[in-house]
Amino acid sequence: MAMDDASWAWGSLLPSPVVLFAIVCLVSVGLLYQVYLFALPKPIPGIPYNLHASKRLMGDIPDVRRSKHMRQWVWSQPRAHRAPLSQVFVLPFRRPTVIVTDYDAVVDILARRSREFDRGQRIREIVGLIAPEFHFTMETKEEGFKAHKELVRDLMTPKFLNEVSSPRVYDAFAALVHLWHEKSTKAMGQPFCASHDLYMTTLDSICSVAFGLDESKRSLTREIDHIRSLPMPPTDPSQASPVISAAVPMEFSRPQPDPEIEALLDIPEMLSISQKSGFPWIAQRLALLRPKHARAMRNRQSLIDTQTENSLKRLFAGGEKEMQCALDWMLWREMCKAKKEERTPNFHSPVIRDETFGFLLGGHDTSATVLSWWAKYMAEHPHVQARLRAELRNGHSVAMMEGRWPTMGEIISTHIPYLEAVVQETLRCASIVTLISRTTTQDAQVLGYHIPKDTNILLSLTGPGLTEPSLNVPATPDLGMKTSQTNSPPAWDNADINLFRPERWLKTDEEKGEEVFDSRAGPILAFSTGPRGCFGRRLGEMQLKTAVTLLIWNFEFGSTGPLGGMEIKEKFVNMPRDCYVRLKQT
Ligand code: HEM
Repeated sequence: MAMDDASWAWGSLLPSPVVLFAIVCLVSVGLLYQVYLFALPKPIPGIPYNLHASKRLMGDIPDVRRSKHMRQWVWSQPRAHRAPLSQVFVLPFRRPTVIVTDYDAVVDILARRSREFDRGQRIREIVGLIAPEFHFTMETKEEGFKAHKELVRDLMTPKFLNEVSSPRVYDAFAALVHLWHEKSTKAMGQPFCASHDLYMTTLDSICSVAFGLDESKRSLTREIDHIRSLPMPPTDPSQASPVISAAVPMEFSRPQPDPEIEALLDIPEMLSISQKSGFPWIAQRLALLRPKHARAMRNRQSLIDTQTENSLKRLFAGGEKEMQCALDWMLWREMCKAKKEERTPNFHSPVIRDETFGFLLGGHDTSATVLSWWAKYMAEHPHVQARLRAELRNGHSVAMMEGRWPTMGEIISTHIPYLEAVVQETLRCASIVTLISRTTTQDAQVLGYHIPKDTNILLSLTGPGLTEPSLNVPATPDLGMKTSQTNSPPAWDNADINLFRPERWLKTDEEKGEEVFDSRAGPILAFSTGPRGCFGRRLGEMQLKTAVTLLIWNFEFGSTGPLGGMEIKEKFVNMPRDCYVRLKQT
């Protein structure tokens, strides 16, 4: 009986199944709510943010997606917050990212505060599987960074640029002139798509500098042969006239590309995939499940293996005297280092492989995109084009008299201020890189705002003050800058800041009484700045100067009418949505 009483007592304490279920549900909901609260953005105190975004898991992402272009949304933030610095929430569980749009603060961070603001995790995640050992992904203070830089240190020296890069760059763009001669003859006044040609030319140029590829491997050689093999369109005016119009592009078929060279075009595509994803590593892994990307990865490996063997043959045959390209120079550096350290050289190391891919990536997509914008600006601004052609003919008067193109030596040694102004203005207006990232290595003060250690920072290289009217944001009492702003170039005039106007880069040298190029006429950050600014700037500028000279020397760029819009496509860099040219041979 006593037992029965006890079990009754216990039984009466146990909840019924319904109550039990309710308790489990309540606890689960409580736990989920805690996870939800944990996942919600945690604003950094004192830094402006969008209140509504702080109350949802995806933070600011829905607003960014709704805006036509990410960069427009970024540029709208300082105006929305009336502050040059704000924070955005990009993913659940992640710490906020701080965006800095003030030109002086950006320069201060990049040029003078690189210890407090280093490369950070985001770039490593984006470049991820493509070239994990490329120094672009590394922090400056990281062990090994110096060794990577040592490996590539010859590649931007005047000797390498003049002896190795310049003839190869010239050959590539000379081939483009030949291709466009063929195409413009066959297009008979109709526009045709230029972006693919520009991408293949810069790829040829950078591959040639990287590997010393011979003509047979060049994409443009195939393209020229292919276009030559196409029949001429009908010459009977009655048949041709209906289709000759600036609004109707001439479609040219393309030859089959070399699979190894095509594999290099996949690098920026993979980067764009990971850049757009909140989880870049997973996005790249998934992309590699697609045969196209997997094949490209395999072909890239086979390209680097073959080229390494070719380079080693040259090095073993003739040593330093036989060196012809960037890979030769890197292998030579490795050979010298191994000798010094009394070890066997590792010619097939991932470091050499990834520095080579990095060199190709840095020197391809960027220059091709800038040139695509330039071709559009030329068509839109015939007076700029006419003056540029006149200045080039005047500057290269011997070439003009002899009825030939300027040589590479002449292009390098002749100083033509208007050419420099056009290239600089193209870089400013094209603004192909909107934001670059850094991470705080310690607590930091920016424009009087406190940013905790390990915060991702996005620095604006374009937008207000650079390519858009500057903002009238209230001054902050303690700017927290390392130096005063007296070094800054004068601000652009808001009235014409968004116009393509190369003249803004010219001034009169009172002493000489002539017009000179003024690189400090106003703010520009196309190559970024500071110790981690663009490594390939000199090569990039050489590519642009050479291309612009040869193309303007040989062609007039006509208006492409409705095909000439300035719409952008945000990929790894900001490209024009399309790029057509309508050429008349000069
Ligand atoms: C018009 C052409 C080019 C433009 C507009 C451009 C722009 C840039 C920008 C904005 C950065 C980011 C810098 C930073 O994070 O502060 C960068 C980095 C870099 N660029 Fe360029 N670039 C161009 C051409 C080239 C060329 C031709 C090469 C090499 C062949 C190159 C190699 C690199 C490398 C290696 C970095 C990483 C530097 C580092 O992390 O220390 N770039 N470039």
